[in-house]
Amino acid sequence: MPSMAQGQGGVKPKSNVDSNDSYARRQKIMQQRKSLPIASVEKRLADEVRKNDIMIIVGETGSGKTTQLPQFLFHAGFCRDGKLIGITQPRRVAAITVAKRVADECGVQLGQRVGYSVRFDDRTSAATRIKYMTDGLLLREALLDPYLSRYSVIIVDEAHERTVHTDVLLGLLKRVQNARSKSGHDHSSADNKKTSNGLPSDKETGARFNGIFKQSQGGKLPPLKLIIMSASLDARVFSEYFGGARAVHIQGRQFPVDILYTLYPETDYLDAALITMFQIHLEEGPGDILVFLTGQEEIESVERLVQERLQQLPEPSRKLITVPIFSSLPSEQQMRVFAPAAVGFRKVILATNIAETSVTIPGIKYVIDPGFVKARSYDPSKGMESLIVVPTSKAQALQRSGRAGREGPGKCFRLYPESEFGKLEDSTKPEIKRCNLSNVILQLKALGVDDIIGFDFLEKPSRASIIKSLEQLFLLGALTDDCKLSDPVGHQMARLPLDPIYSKALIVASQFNCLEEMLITVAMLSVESIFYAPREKLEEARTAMKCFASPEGDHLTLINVYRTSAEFLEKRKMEISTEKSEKLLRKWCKENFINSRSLRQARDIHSQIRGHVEQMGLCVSSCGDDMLQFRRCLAASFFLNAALRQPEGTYRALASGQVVQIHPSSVLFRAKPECIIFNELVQTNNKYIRNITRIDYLWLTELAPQFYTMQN
Ligand SMILES: Nc1ncnc2c1ncn2[C@@H]1O[C@H](COP(=O)(O)OP(=O)(O)OP(=O)(O)O)[C@@H](O)[C@H]1O
Repeated sequence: MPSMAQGQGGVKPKSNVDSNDSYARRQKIMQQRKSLPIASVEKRLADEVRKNDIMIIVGETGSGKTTQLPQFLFHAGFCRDGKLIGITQPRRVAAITVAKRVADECGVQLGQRVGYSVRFDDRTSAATRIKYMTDGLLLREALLDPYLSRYSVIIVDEAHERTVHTDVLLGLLKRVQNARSKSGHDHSSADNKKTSNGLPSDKETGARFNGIFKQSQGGKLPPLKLIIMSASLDARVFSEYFGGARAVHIQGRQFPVDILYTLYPETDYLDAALITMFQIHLEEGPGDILVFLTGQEEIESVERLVQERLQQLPEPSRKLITVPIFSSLPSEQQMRVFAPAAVGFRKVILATNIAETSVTIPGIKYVIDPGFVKARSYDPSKGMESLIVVPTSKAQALQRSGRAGREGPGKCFRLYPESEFGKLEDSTKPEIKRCNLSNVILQLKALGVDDIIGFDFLEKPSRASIIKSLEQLFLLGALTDDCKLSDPVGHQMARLPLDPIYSKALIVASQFNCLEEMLITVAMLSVESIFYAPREKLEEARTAMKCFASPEGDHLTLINVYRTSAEFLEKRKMEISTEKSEKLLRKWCKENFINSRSLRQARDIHSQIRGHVEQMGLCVSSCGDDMLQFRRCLAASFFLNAALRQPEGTYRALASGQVVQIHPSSVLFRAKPECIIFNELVQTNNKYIRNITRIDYLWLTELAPQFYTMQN
């Protein structure tokens, strides 16, 4: 009711308008909920969950699984005695937006009965009963509460995605469920022995978990109900894995989606996507468009092309706006896709597969699917991960088309012939078969799972990649000679919510007296694009960056940005309110071509990891201006990512032997020092390395003899 909300003619007091507005909204939501296919089977589903400890639920996209099932189970009494229903999602954006929607549907504030928890962002409270989270986060929780004793039900949503965390979680949940049903005893987290900071001690974590599956101690715990859910999974595979678990199919979809194919294969799918986008814009009825692209670069180039083509259209046809979404975009910017476009405008969302599952983006009526995705790939012989563009699977194509037809009938334009669809793989190759497993192995070891090769995976990763990851963990000092978690380093590393290499860097830094600097570095490396350089102001941006640039490299440059901004804030805080000083900081960021959201995110992450390392008792001290000490520490931490300059100016990565190049965004792009360490390998047409610091070659044999004497 916009006319009323504008308050024209003083028709009604503001509060009445608001309450009318929210009443109408709630009525609309109630109607929507009632019309979902899942609504008619509420009672049956609750009964099935009561009868079966494990269930597989398959239902069309948009049928209401993710938003409704947890509410049904809440009302059916599954949260009695303060227990929680946990729902895992492969992606943060899905966990956050679905939790917001469900809180809205329940008429409660987010973080009360309904909340979410993702890495570095927790919106739950003691009152939370329905908790959306990423699959990785639940794995971490299992470290502290190995019985997952706070949960009565766990729903693993979008299981077809087969992320590495989903796969490991399934194996783990199987064990937890067995242990809980066999023991019938209480292992509530409150009863677990804890250190003064509330965490189990390093030694306890593994030991307790080993014990759990062999014997029981304490009082009663209800069985854990486990539900595996998706619109596009092969129920048989999951059912067999869980010993013949019951599979339930929810019939019906909310709105039809017309699928259209091209007559012939497209040679240039970006161009085909642009043509289709403009055809929809000029010829089809109202409704927003969602286009699936493979990555940030592609998205940004399509954004530019759209702008150029719009200029060639007559003025009235130019009412089209593009909104990007990809995983490295700061959360707040990602959320922009959910905001409606201005009246009269059509919105085009340019997305990676981040928007492929679970999310409902209001207004989307058309989906354009070129049929490609950027996927992780791992070469165990080199120990190197990279991203490559591959065709989607049928399951992914189905999920993509499912993003239309959620609020009304929709259309999906697949930019390949129908005959090609038949040739696609049914489902996506599990990530566990194409990624570095160090992180997963570290977590499994911390959970007391010592025999990684013998672990009951839904699908086993290759022996070669398990061995390579074990070798890396060994070189980082996380494992002992007999492949157990080392004490204290391995246990400490497992407790930090970071990549093993970063966790190790923090531990090493505490010995080099530069943990303060390493905390900043790890926080800044955990966010994307601290600097931004708009095309039209490229030179200005470069000049601004020079004020922070360190001749030693990108890590020190990032520290300079962080420190300068912290000093800026500190000075203002004495004189003005925090809110005002934050506003001034945003202005400062803009003037210096720094992404203020990324910087704020880095500050948040910094304070959270600082909390972790302090709890662990590491000594947080600073090396002050002794940056030589800090660079030595970088060499000792990232020795697995060292590279030597070659005569023609490229570099040879010492661990893998790969030829790589310094990315143009690095402050060392022109200097090209002889020996460097780097943090990231990006594979486009070339193999680029990013986040680089100059080191002395001799430091490697001195500081990482376990690797470099072995090599020579
Ligand atoms: N944020 C939202 N705004 C508006 N409507 C929404 C929102 N989230 C969900 N809905 C409505 O609820 C319906 C059910 O969504 P839900 O995510 O529960 O379906 P689902 O079966 O889990 O789908 P998928 O398999 O695609 O994840 C959507 O089709 C849409 O109509």
